[in-house]
Amino acid sequence: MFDFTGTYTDQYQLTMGQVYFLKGHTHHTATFDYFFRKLPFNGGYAIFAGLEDLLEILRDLRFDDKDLEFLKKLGLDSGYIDYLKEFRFTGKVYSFREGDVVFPGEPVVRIEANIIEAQIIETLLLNILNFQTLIATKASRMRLQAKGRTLIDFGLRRAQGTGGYHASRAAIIGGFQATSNTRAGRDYGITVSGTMAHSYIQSYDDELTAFRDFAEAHPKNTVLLVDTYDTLRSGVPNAIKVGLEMEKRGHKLQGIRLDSGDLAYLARKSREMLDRAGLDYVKIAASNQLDEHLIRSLLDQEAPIDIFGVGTSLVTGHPDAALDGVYKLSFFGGKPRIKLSETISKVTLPHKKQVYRMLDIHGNFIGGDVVSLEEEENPEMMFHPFDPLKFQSIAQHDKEPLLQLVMDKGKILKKPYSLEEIAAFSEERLEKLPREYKRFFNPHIYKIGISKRLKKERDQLIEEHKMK
Ligand SMILES: Nc1ncnc2c1ncn2[C@@H]1O[C@H](COP(=O)(O)OP(=O)(O)OP(=O)(O)O)[C@@H](O)[C@H]1O
Ligand SMILES: O=P(O)(O)OC[C@H]1O[C@H](OP(=O)(O)OP(=O)(O)O)[C@H](O)[C@@H]1O
Ligand SMILES: O=C(O)c1cccnc1
Repeated sequence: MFDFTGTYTDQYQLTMGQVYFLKGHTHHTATFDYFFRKLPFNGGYAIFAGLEDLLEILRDLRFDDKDLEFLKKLGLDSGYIDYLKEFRFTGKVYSFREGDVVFPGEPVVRIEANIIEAQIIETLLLNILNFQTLIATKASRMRLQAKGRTLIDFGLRRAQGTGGYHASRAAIIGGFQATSNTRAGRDYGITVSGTMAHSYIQSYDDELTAFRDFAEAHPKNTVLLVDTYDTLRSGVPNAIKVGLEMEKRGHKLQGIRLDSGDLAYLARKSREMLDRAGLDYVKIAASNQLDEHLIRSLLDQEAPIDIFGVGTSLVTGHPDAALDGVYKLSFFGGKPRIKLSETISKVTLPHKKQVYRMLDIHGNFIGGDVVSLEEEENPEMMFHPFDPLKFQSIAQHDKEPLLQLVMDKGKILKKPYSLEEIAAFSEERLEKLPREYKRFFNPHIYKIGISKRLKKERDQLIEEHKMK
């Protein structure tokens, strides 16, 4: 994995940290909330991803010699640098489970740590969680449109630099089955898969020999790229020849890949040709600038495509450049803290908080989460966060607490979930989300409300600040 050390942060975290150090605040605990404000892709939900990576990074975070040398050059205080030499993240992390469906305005992660630690980790926490949540959400959108078809991540080459590494992980959480990214396969145990490039076929004088050599070298894993010269006149007929030859040797051609032209038309024609030759088991893969809209359109056209390979739009989160997740102080020095704003929706929620998801009698989601004070066990009323006229009783609903302690004193509290387990959990949670929130166009808005006590505390703090 990328070498995450103490300098993987913004300079202002370190300069603020120096003030806290010099003023003797090294043992003062701060509480910060991670939440985002806007759902990406005009969707109705997001998939929370990146937590297990984050916890491992926090557990191992140190300032190494290169970091300390550089901090000296930046002119930071030598006593503070000595303090950073011994830096460990020793705080608590409360979090939603990775893979859960999450919504704007609810604290998905809560950090409680000494203020210097909590501040230094802000940047990397946002960097990891914002990106993986964005990509897992994008992947999940494709998953819903692809229905049961296989989705493979082809994005590393198109990613924003090394971001492709974490994107491959997030794609699995969102519902992809495999990746071409071999490093992600090595590190995360993701199934690695792939076909062949045009260059391979171009390097031969004829397509058929290129296909034959590949099939000979990889008899259990051959997917032939059929569009280099002429898909229906050359690529598919040559693939059929090789498929039949493989059968004679006791093997099976796995698939063909279409990478240009009208994918629906070519898939239909290729399917007919393969079936006619008795190769009805050969799968059809398609790629070429795909996204959830195109996958949906291709399936609307009843294109017989079994596998979609997706690059750019997946790993870049196109067309949304980033998830707008933020990290805000909510409790410090024994007091709740608030950030005011002219824009009412940007006023933060003070205090240590819990989030409850409301469930129906079958355990499915009703369509609302309520943010409460940590100590509230069964909030009975839910208020709209900004509109005092909108509130409802929630006393009758079963509620599931979503923020759980996952790290204490810098130690991860449980065995990490495998990526497969996280993906399965995500699928299960999405299943419990009513379909209106998963609708492709104009999804229903999931309600994030606040409890009566939290509202009272917040309104009181707003008033106190206004009176100053
Ligand atoms: N039947 C279809 N319905 C909707 N979109 C399609 C269909 N077939 C292909 N597409 C998409 O349309 C776009 C066409 O891409 P483009 O204009 O680059 O042509 P191309 O076939 O890739 O040509 P080439 O790669 O040879 O330059 C791709 O994003 C592709 O996935
Ligand atoms: O979703 P996308 O961003 O389109 O990513 C997938 C594309 O990447 C590859 O093309 P490339 O031209 O890089 O290599 P190739 O020669 O193997 O086709 C592949 O053939 C797909 O067309
Ligand atoms: O294996 C493939 O077919 C592949 C891998 C990366 C990018 N495009 C295609």
